[in-house]
Amino acid sequence: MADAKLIDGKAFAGGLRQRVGAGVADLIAKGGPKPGLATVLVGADPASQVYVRSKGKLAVELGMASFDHQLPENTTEAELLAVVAQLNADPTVNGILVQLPLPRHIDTAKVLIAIDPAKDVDGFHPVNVGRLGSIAPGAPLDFPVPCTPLGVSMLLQDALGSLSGLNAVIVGRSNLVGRPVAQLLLRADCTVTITHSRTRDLPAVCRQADILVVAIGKTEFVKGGWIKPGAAVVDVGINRIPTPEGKSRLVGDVAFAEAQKVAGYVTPVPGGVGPMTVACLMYNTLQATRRVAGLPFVAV
Ligand SMILES: Nc1nc(=O)c2c([nH]1)NC[C@@H]1CN(c3ccc(C(=O)N[C@@H](CCC(=O)O)C(=O)O)cc3)C=[N+]21
Repeated sequence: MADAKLIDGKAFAGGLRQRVGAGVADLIAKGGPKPGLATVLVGADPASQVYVRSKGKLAVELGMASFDHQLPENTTEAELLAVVAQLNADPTVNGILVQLPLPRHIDTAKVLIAIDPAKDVDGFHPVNVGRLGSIAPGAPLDFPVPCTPLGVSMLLQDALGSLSGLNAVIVGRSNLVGRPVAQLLLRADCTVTITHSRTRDLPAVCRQADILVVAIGKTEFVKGGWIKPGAAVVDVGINRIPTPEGKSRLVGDVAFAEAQKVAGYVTPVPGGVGPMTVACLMYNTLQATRRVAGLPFVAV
């Protein structure tokens, strides 16, 4: 069998970014507000700093305002909640992203529920989680949807067209990726199975999948023999592993070289889902701004 087609997330994200940029320009040209994205990072994790900085930089490139809040590791929960309240009240801020994970002394659920659902560009507020969890098949996504899952579903729809009736197996049940991916694929009329660490005979379940989405944070966990020939494999994992030369490189949750020999489509790491996450954050920020301006929902 021929090697799998690469799903080029970087290229698709480039196009999406461009469309979002055009949407921002159009909104401002019509007298609308300039979209504003606020990011909040607690602590000085170097990888998180890089991500937050790249989000702010991209926002500015697309014509948005960016507000970066860097708080020390020992910030109290009350102090963080005060920053969130201030951003909720600021009319120039349309999107709020609190970088996760938060330090252990802060209750993440308490912070996420404090974010104004209309500014919740991560889609993690319980109101938005509930909207996605009760969406009708094919109904418009006219509320904030988690960025990585939204990116996954966009890539699959672009590669496969209609997903109707396909067997989708998701490896991982996190609130950040696995569960919202399941909701989006159910909305797209897939037959969805969510698997996890207690699933019996996981390889056999995975072999039933026309669509296999892997998000468990374990380096090259899914092997080629777990993949149905011709399936579409989406690798959400981003694992930084050391190289023999003393540097590091990124690898996914799927054994990529093996997958390429069996799958019909596969996303690379890097250059697959990662760039879509950031592009979808910009998309959510534009949409949140259009909604406060009272403009109708149009998918970009
Ligand atoms: N509230 C919140 N929302 C998030 O969306 C969120 C978060 N917290 N915490 C951390 C994770 C991680 N995350 C990534 C975004 C982009 C890439 C990305 O662009 N990756 C590139 C590679 C980048 C590199 O080289 O390091 C790629 O896969 O091609 C990766 C990871 C968003 N996250």
